[in-house]
Amino acid sequence: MTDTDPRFSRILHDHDEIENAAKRIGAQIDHDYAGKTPILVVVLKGAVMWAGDLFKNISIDVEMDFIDIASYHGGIKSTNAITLRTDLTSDVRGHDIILVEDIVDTGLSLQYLISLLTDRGAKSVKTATMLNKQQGHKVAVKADYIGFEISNEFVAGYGLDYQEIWRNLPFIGVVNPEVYS
Ligand SMILES: O=P(O)(O)OC[C@H]1O[C@H](OP(=O)(O)OP(=O)(O)O)[C@H](O)[C@@H]1O
Ligand SMILES: Nc1nc2[nH]cnc2c(=O)[nH]1
Repeated sequence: MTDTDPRFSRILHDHDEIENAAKRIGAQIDHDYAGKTPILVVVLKGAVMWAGDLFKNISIDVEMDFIDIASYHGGIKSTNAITLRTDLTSDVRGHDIILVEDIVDTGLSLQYLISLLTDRGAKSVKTATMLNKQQGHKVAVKADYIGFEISNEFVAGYGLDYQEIWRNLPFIGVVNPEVYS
């Protein structure tokens, strides 16, 4: 990460800040789910790096599963159409679910996932997101655990892609508009 990286107009959060957010939320989950065994559902692909940090900071017994949906088909704008690419392997009926997301932007992905899991009989569905872009919301959804509130700009890094690249970067930055203009 450098201040002169032309790919980004500014850096929002570095690895240490994200780890601290994971510690804070992990402790909240330990407290809120004491005596329960929730299934942590990682929403692929973007949430992978955040999930790795968060899971290390959860001490209660949990199960893990993965679901892959797509709404941003490689670009910077949501298509509004959600595709289920890879389904869970667990039966969620009667289980407490914590969705692990990298970002809630329009909220359409989260709305889709909550109704999918609720329709399948999940006992409860909550969400732990690394980023929340409140000004981007198009539907009334609310994440229960939020790492950081961010402004209404396109970001990448730490799992989030720009045209499928930059997911591996150890920080979150605002993509320089010159990159995609
Ligand atoms: O609130 P929304 O506007 O629906 O956007 C949030 C979703 O968009 C991104 O996923 P994407 O569909 O790009 O797939 P990816 O994680 O594989 O990159 C992100 O990982 C969230 O799941
Ligand atoms: N990479 C990336 N994916 C997103 N999905 C929804 N919002 C965003 C964003 O700002 N950046």
